[in-house]
Amino acid sequence: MTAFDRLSNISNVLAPPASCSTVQSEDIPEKPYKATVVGSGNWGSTIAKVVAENCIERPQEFDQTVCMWVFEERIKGEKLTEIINTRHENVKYLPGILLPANVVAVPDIVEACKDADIIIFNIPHQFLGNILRQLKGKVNPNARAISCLKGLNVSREGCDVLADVISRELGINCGALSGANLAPEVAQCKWSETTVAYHTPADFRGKGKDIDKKVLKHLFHRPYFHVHVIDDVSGISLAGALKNVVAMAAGFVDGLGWGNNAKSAVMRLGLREMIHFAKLYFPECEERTFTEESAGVADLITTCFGGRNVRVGKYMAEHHVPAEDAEKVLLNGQSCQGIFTTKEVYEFLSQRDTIDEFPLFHVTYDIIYNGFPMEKLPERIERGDEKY
Ligand SMILES: NC(=O)c1ccc[n+]([C@@H]2O[C@H](COP(=O)([O-])OP(=O)(O)OC[C@H]3O[C@@H](n4cnc5c(N)ncnc54)[C@H](O)[C@@H]3O)[C@@H](O)[C@H]2O)c1
Ligand SMILES: O=P(O)(O)OC[C@H](O)CO
Repeated sequence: MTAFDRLSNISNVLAPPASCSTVQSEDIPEKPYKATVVGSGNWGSTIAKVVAENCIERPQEFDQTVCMWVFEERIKGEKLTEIINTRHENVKYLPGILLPANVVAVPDIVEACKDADIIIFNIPHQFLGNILRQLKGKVNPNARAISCLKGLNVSREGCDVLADVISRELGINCGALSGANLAPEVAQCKWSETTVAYHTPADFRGKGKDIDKKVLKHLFHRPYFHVHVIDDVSGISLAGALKNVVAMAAGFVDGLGWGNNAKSAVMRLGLREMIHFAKLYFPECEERTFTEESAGVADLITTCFGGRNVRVGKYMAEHHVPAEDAEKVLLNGQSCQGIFTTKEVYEFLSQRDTIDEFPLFHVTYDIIYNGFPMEKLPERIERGDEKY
């Protein structure tokens, strides 16, 4: 039995009671929008849960089945897709959390996306290029996308936010979702906020026919997951990527036992460099995205206190091991994006000859990749901080 054979059974089981629906007539589209999630990691599975809960509650607005593309692997001999579709738990990447039965794990990326009106991307960003190559020319040309990825695309040509890479490669408009959202907390329905950013495209087909900001709010907002929708796609994307570099440095401070004041100093300078980077290279960004949105300062705080990047940085400091080793020991296959982003940011700023304007990003790179002693971090950031 394929994943799709199961869909009709699942929709029957999940028909919601009439009282669940809070949809107003103006929100009912010509045909319910179909959402697909690409990725099934810690956050991928969590956002699939969030979206699936909303699809159940809004049957006139959203298709009842949420396909989740799963990078197939075997867990004790069983396929992960089979485990998710029968036990409704992602035992590897989100253990202990019951996924709604309308989340259907699909191992074939093209099949998962083929009928989707909205594709929600959720994979560690080092895998994005390969995913987009497989999807190119195969998605509904009227589909829209949201990137939940926290990373950047750096090449010889420059630096892109990932929503723009998705738009360019697939030819579909792509916004972003980013916020102070540690997946295990959101998965347990602990209250938090997030930011969704979306530009209504020039080829918008009209209300009821196309995804707009209100549809996105309905798709992602939950009583425990408060969504604020704005326009600044580049701003929330950059904030989500660059905070991972700062979190690595905050982890070094934790591991060295330097205390809260030192960590706050690193976070302060980190926020300053994040904004400086955005102003220099993405002038369309708004500074207030960094200082007022969940995707800005709040994500920086939560990441530096409870995220995977800070834990990897701390482990490196405590055990004197390389970042990749710490990632393997701590994360059981999950990804520490800060390791890649630190390198990508360094390479981009070096190409542009502006690395000296970013002393925290620079020293974090030197610690991870060049064996620079982390105890000397203050010397580097004190000196650099006076330059601008
Ligand atoms: N975890 C969080 O708390 C959180 C919160 C917000 C945003 N994010 C962002 O969401 C994105 C996805 O993170 P995540 O936590 O869902 O993933 P994760 O770190 O749990 O990564 C594991 C995922 O990578 C997949 N994978 C492994 N090898 C692969 C391959 N060769 N090709 C494709 N996929 C492969 C695995 O199947 C699994 O789904 C990242 O950019 C992350 O920064 C994460
Ligand atoms: O666990 P991290 O460090 O990847 O951070 C996860 C999220 O980005 C926090 O919002």
